[in-house]
Amino acid sequence: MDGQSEKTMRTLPDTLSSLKEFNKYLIPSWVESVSHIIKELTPTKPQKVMEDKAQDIFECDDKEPDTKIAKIQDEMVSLSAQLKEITLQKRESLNNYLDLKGSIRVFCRIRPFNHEQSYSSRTMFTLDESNIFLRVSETKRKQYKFDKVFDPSSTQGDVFSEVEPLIKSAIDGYNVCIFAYGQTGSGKTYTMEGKPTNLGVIPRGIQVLFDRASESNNRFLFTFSMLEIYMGNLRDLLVPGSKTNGFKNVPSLAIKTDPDGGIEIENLVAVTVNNFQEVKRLYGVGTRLRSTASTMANSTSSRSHCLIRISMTSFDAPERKKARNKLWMIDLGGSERLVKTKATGKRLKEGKAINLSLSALGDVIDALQTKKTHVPYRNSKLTQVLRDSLGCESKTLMLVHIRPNENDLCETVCTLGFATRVRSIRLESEESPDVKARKEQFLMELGQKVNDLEQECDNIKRKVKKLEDTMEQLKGPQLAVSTNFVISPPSTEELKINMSKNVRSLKNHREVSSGLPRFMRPTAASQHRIGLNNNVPSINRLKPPVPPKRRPSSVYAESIRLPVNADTWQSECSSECSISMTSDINWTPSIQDGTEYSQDASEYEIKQVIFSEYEKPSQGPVISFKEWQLAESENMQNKTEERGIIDIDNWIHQQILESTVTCQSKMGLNVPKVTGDETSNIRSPIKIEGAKGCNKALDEENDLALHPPPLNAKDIKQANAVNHFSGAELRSPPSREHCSNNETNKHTNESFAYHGRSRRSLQEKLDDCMLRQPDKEADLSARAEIRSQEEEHHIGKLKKFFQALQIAWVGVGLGLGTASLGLEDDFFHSLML
Ligand SMILES: Nc1ncnc2c1ncn2[C@@H]1O[C@H](COP(=O)(O)OP(=O)(O)OP(=O)(O)O)[C@@H](O)[C@H]1O
Repeated sequence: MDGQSEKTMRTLPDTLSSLKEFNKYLIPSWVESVSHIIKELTPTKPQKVMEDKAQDIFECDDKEPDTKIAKIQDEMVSLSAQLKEITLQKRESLNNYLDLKGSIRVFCRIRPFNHEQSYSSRTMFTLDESNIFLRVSETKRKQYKFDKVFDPSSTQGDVFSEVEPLIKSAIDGYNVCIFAYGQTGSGKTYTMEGKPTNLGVIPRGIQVLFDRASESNNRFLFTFSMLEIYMGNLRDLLVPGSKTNGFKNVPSLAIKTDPDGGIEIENLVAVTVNNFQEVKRLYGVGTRLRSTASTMANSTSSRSHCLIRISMTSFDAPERKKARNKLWMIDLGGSERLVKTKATGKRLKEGKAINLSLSALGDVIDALQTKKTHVPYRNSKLTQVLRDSLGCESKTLMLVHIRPNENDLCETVCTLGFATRVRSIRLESEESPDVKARKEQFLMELGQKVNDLEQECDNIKRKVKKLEDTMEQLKGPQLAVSTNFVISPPSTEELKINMSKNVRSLKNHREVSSGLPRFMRPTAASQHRIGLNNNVPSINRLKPPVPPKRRPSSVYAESIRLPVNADTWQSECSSECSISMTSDINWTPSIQDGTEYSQDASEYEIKQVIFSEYEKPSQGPVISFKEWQLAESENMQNKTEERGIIDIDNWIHQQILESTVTCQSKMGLNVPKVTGDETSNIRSPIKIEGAKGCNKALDEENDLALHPPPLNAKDIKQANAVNHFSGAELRSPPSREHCSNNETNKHTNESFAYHGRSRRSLQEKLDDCMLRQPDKEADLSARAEIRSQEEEHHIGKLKKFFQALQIAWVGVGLGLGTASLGLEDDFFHSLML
């Protein structure tokens, strides 16, 4: 270290101390950086002393809590920016990781052995992490490759740890489908639903969804739906009463494609859920209504495909973005060889329907994997429903289940064949070992990166939490609310408040406008334009009203009292649980509580009612969803009001303009016309000049003043050219045929001068103009009268003067004659001259 550096180092603590004065302008991250720099430098003083100095800057002398709070807030803002950045990186890395692994992945789970299972059954398989070697004969083993193989001892936790990235991916905005596939009794329902003590993928996934949503910077709105596809029909499992009459009168739900190409299931109930408990209750209801029956293979065999849909709407407040996606968790019906099950009648039909749709699903996934131009979605209801969630940007996971039983060898071979097909081993086998090795390496690196970033996120969250606590201590609990980093999804209450607020604001607007004179009230058309009738869903305004498809009235206005499966997710309910449509979960078909209950309108329509107001992007950073929602609704309210006012304003402005021009025209006409040969074809040059003069006067904020008529031929010609613009034309740009460029510009400027003028100023001018017009006329005539009177007066005076003079002369002559009778005649003659 040279002398200069040493000197700098020696004085560093003092320099830092001198910075104390700027204490209130410094943020903790700066102090941290300085401490870090000191650590990095070789200390000439004990390092601890210098670090303490740096920390002192932040801590000592800072007695004002406001200053501290401001610093904490700054720090929190910077941390939240960091968190956002890292979250984005993490999301990107996770998606790269999943993409590299494949957008369609296949896992295999082998059900545990029963105690009665033979040794032969137990030695049917040999496994490793991603391969199953199946003994198909005494001497032959067949290899099946998977993304992951779970041996019979694997736990629900093991399975879920591999599924979890996909759930996270759903939170990141991807459509995700998780299927459980396998023969009857192979453990599909066990994997998906689990047992009360051993929860499966669905409950764990939902828990993770809520957890991740609460940690996210975005706000989420979740809706839950549950349906089954039974013998090719779609049935809503959240509509009670349908099973009691054997689904006889319940029509199959229709599948519709919305304008964006998304799939909508008409009349499907979608309940807004805010927490795990709500989902659990609904799942319990749905499970009770699911079609199950006792078969030879399984006493509670699922006779249908059970689909759980979580629709997610995420609101990115700072980015002003809203995104929707779906997470499907599907417990497929058991594939079965009908010959073996010896099913007859209804069971046979059910089995056939299940097998057909499973085969169609296999075809679709195979077509997607092999990137075929035609994907046969239309071949089954299952693939039609999942059309927008399979392929493209979606992620699919197939959890294949097998039963390790020698008797089930044929089924196992079929199942593994299906898995091979959907996994597209063919594509993978084309990769060279070198490529495979590099891919593995890259995957490892990406996995590590995701973990590191996750760690970093956790650290930042901890810091934020600490700062929040400090803040709470400093300022009390109310501040913690304003800087709340703990995010919760919007409650139905919040939605209610917002909806009612919007409705109220529109109502107020109507009340205000009804107080206006009739001619100032917006017409029905303008009400529609400015959004006063926005309470009508936009979709209804676009489409002609369609008579709603109604379910039997027994479907609603009904209180359900259902025995809830005690096994369902550690149900804290007793064996019986009452779910009233108006109690626990508000099932009322109302838009205000966010429940999407599609009795009178399609699911899409109701969503439009709920979300259409939030869809409009607007500017400005708003941190929390609550604030954003309020800002949005206020924004909307303001917009509506503003638009209303602008409309009325425009109307008034227009009226004033027209009145002003009419007034000026009148003024022009009142001025005497110019006569003469050259002006014979001019209708009223003075009128134009008057109008121009009036415009000019308006522009210059002067009084209206009449300008003298054009004095020479040039002026008159010019006036003639300008005269082509009538009052009406002054309000719209003149056509080229009517005027030269210069005149057009001039005219346009004048016209703009009018339109740019404020309403008040125009109103004043109009009033002025209106008031002055009669005064001027009176003034002119009065002046003429006075002038003539004055002239008469002068003439009279002169006359009198001459008369007086004459009289004087006569008087003088008479006097002089009388006084000097002796004077000569010549003398008198000279005087007379
Ligand atoms: N991994 C496992 N660990 C413990 N028990 C299991 C496991 N897998 C399945 N079982 C048990 O096997 C039985 C049948 O499983 P399950 O009902 O999940 O089969 P399934 O494939 O859903 O059948 P189906 O298609 O007929 O509905 C259940 O009693 C379940 O508890």
